[in-house]
Amino acid sequence: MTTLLVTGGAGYVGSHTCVELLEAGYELVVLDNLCNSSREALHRVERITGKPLIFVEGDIRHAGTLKQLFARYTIDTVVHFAGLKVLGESVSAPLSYYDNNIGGTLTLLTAMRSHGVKSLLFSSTAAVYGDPHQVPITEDFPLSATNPYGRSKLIVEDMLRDLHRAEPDWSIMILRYFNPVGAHESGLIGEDPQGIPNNLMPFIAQVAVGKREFLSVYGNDYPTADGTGVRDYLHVVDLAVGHARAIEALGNTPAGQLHTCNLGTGRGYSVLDVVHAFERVSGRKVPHVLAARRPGDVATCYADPARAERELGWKATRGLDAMCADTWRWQCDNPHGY
Ligand SMILES: NC(=O)c1ccc[n+]([C@@H]2O[C@H](COP(=O)([O-])OP(=O)(O)OC[C@H]3O[C@@H](n4cnc5c(N)ncnc54)[C@H](O)[C@@H]3O)[C@@H](O)[C@H]2O)c1
Ligand SMILES: O=c1ccn([C@@H]2O[C@H](COP(=O)(O)OP(=O)(O)O[C@H]3O[C@H](CO)[C@H](O)[C@H](O)[C@H]3O)[C@@H](O)[C@H]2O)c(=O)[nH]1
Repeated sequence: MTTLLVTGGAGYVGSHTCVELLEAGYELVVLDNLCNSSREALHRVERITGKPLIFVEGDIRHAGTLKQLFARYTIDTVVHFAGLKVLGESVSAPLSYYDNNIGGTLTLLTAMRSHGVKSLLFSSTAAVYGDPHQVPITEDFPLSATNPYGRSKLIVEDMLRDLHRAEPDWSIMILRYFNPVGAHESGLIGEDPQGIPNNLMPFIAQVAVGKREFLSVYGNDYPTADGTGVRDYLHVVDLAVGHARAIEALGNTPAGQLHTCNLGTGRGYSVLDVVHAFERVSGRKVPHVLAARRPGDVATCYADPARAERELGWKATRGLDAMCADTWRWQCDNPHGY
């Protein structure tokens, strides 16, 4: 039996990935400090799959917690989601981002090494491509960061590349996610933003349900077909399946490799495309007004996902309508979140 440690497993991407991993037959130990999630998400993961998981409430920055955890459970691979992810907040509170995302990962890697666990999946982001000079984006594009969040992910990526150079017996998968949206088809788990949503899809859902009056469209003068920003929206269940494939790929290749893969669909949609799809699928109006560009936003960002297909045997299968329909079901079934 293969046992995985899932850090941040109670969160949005983590909880959906736990469903896929339990269904694939892995034993899971989830470590989460619940700073941006709730224990209920994991109860629902167990309900969806009919399988139990082990939950440890704790922080990846606490060496003592990790020491106890690795002593108690025999971990084969670590799937590392834990971290802070709000781009704007990272500008006003950079030290928290460096502490959590970089410091936390460093403490985790140190604990892994002292317990002989050298197999890791890391949640990176398309934000490490900065403002891409062209699209679609392949993994060998130049890397840069335009805010502390992106920089924290880029620094961790650099840490992992340095570690792998120094200790080539580590097996590492760096997964660069594009824009995860949607929710589980069951309507039981989904994204549960605290306060005003920062991201487009949850904001649209709250407007459609009447919780917020209108959506502000950040800029319509970008060099795109309709002038609004274009992104590679990816169904969170497809993303979760990508993790299951990545773990299989790690197991099937000789130990001691570092892979970097984009996880995206390869297709870009504008803000207005998403608004119109959501209106069609939900049958609700999404009132929207034009607003100024959001500082730091790029015009267009979408993946070349060919490497993930080649190396992981993974391809996104769910389209924009499914992303909207599943978001809408989650919003209607859980008006107050968990
Ligand atoms: N959602 C996105 O748009 C997106 C895009 C690219 C990359 N990512 C990355 O994917 C990962 C998961 O993102 P998400 O959307 O599920 O975020 P999330 O906030 O829903 O999940 C992160 C989880 O980590 C936990 N956590 C945070 N700090 C911790 C710590 N120090 N110790 C233990 N647990 C801690 C939180 O409580 C939460 O459950 C993050 O690393 C994020 O940066 C997310
Ligand atoms: O209220 C809103 C929110 C967003 N947008 C627009 O919608 C698009 C998508 O914005 P999101 O905030 O949903 O997503 P981002 O592409 O800005 O950022 C996300 O994807 C990045 C990777 O590309 C990083 O991972 C980042 O952490 C994550 O939030 C952008 O054009 C944005 O300007 C609006 O018009 N109105």
